[in-house]
Amino acid sequence: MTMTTAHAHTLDIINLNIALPRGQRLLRNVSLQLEPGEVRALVGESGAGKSMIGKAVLGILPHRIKRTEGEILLEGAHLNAMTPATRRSTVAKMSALIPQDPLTALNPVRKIGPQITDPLTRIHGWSHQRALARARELLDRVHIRAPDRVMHSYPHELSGGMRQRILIAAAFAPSPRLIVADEPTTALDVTVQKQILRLIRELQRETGTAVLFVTHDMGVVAKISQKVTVLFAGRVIEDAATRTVFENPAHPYTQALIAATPTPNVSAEPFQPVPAALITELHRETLAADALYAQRGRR
Ligand SMILES: Nc1ncnc2c1ncn2[C@@H]1O[C@H](COP(=O)(O)OP(=O)(O)OP(=O)(O)O)[C@@H](O)[C@H]1O
Repeated sequence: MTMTTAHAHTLDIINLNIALPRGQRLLRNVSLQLEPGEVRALVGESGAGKSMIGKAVLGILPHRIKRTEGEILLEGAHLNAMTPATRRSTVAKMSALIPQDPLTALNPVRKIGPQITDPLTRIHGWSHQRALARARELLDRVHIRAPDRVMHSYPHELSGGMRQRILIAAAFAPSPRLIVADEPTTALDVTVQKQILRLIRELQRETGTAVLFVTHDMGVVAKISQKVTVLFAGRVIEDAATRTVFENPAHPYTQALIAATPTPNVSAEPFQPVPAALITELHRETLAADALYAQRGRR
């Protein structure tokens, strides 16, 4: 694995394995790339390992869950070769997270303003004045009226949709190379979900930031991404251009996920749940892959 800084991907995950202390694998040989300015959706049912990939990239894996094999490169730099402190500051400078739950992501006892400007001054070394101007600019861009008043508010004084728009503003403010959006619309009601999705798409296009977009919703995949990685039980089932995946899905599981997705404005057949026999077969394959992996002593 050589370092390819000249034509580095924004994100390069190579054969990543993540496991619990007793060896139970949560991610199985996951590889994926993200090019500059690209949106890649990570899709799969609950527990497939979508969030775990985002957390591994950002270096925020839950306690006890460890990378057992594989590499993560940000713009060609091997994160796993860095000291923890260098890794933390590299990741903080180059990437940002738009989390699932905007309420828990914001500190309830701090005003909004410093929660946006602090990372800009602390991590990116901006002057307070520059950070404040950027916060105002971004709040305005995410359609927050009266940004100054909002910056003096506490999170509980704002609606869920507003809080998520604030987190989007905060994520894009330092112009990161990579944003991990972890189910950013799941906690919101349907009309707000659409606005938030549109906003992320617009800002992503304007800034050219690459986005790893975690979702369980194939409808969202179709709207936001150019590439898609389909996961099942921590394994990559399919990796292709989003258009190809919808027009010509290669794997029966991807076909089943698409069939299980309600399509607005199309009065097609009723949605089909993913067939139980297919799930059973995939679990069987997963167990077989784990047995082989254990036998090879992680190769
Ligand atoms: N803190 C934890 N300790 C032990 N196992 C965990 C922990 N967090 C997640 N897992 C397990 O890791 C696997 C992947 O979880 P992950 O949260 O990445 O799934 P996901 O695809 O994002 O699902 P969801 O859509 O429900 O968030 C699951 O089997 C889950 O049970």
